[in-house]
Amino acid sequence: MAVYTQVSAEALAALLARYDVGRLDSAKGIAEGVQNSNFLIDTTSDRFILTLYEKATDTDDLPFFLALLDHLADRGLPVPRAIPDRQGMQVQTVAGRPACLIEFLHGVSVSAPTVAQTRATGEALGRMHGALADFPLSRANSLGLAGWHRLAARCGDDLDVIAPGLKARVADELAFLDAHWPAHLPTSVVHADLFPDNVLMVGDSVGGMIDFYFAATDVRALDLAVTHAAWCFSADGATFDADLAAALVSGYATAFGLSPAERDAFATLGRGASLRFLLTRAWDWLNTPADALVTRKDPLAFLRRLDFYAGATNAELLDG
Ligand SMILES: Nc1ncnc2c1ncn2[C@@H]1O[C@H](COP(=O)(O)OP(=O)(O)O)[C@@H](O)[C@H]1O
Ligand SMILES: N[C@@H](CCOP(=O)(O)O)C(=O)O
Repeated sequence: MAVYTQVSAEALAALLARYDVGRLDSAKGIAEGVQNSNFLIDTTSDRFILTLYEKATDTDDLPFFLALLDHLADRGLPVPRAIPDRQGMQVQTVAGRPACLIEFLHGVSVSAPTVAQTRATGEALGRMHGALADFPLSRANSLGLAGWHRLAARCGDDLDVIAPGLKARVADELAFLDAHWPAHLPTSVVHADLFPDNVLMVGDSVGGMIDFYFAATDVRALDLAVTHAAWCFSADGATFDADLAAALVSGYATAFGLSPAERDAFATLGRGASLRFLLTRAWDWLNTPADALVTRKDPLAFLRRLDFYAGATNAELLDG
């Protein structure tokens, strides 16, 4: 459930009056998502998403995220812009929170992607990386390698509550990544969270890429590794699907390209991507109250992926 802040019909009507988007017809809270409050808004002329930014999104970062969406949409990528009001303002205050009225994109998030959908996602990611080549802004990645160290330290001994020995396993992995992290590879702004729930599919095509609120500057091929970890395993991380992986990578390579150095580092990037979601899920697992409305995600699903990347060759991961 991701409606943390309730918004009255009067506040919504007052918000919409700032725009040329028709009058309020209906508004429904959207259950999906974890970070921000989202509403589906129908007006007399169109459909929109209203996002209220909650504490997990640093509002100082909003200009970066909104410029990123505008940049990608200008280049034909299927990403949702924040709509400017009549004064040109994209960020408003609604129920005391920063908020944006956002373009609604069609499509559905799939839970069991097909080969064709996974290839299309690889192509879309590649096109996104191409379009980002001239994006002038950057944002430090608080969830990069240094951030994983901080998060592991904050979880501390409690990691062993999730699974006996997890604290030592994470420490060993961080030591490996410190020694082998391919920081020499090209960097870019990356989406950093392109899971199936952040891609809206229309049949076999990508109708939308959403949820850019982890976007930051980091090793570019880490974005492909995150997408690989998210799309090419069963949800519990126990089974790797080589056909999905080959489709994802060939779609990406066709649209953008994957250098020999990026291929050589891929297993290490997959280990980093897995550790990132293992740690953020572990933190949430340990700190989400049992009666919270948000469903906690299983950290161990990414420990299984991590183990797989640690034992796989780059060719197995990339070529199927
Ligand atoms: N621009 C959009 N067009 C259509 N649906 C959207 C759009 N943005 C968000 N959604 C819907 O809202 C849900 C939650 O959005 P998301 O950005 O993932 O939230 P959170 O940042 O809280 O994780 C998505 O799963 C999707 O169903
Ligand atoms: N993709 C992450 C969680 C982030 O949630 P999102 O709804 O903002 O994409 C995970 O699966 O751990």
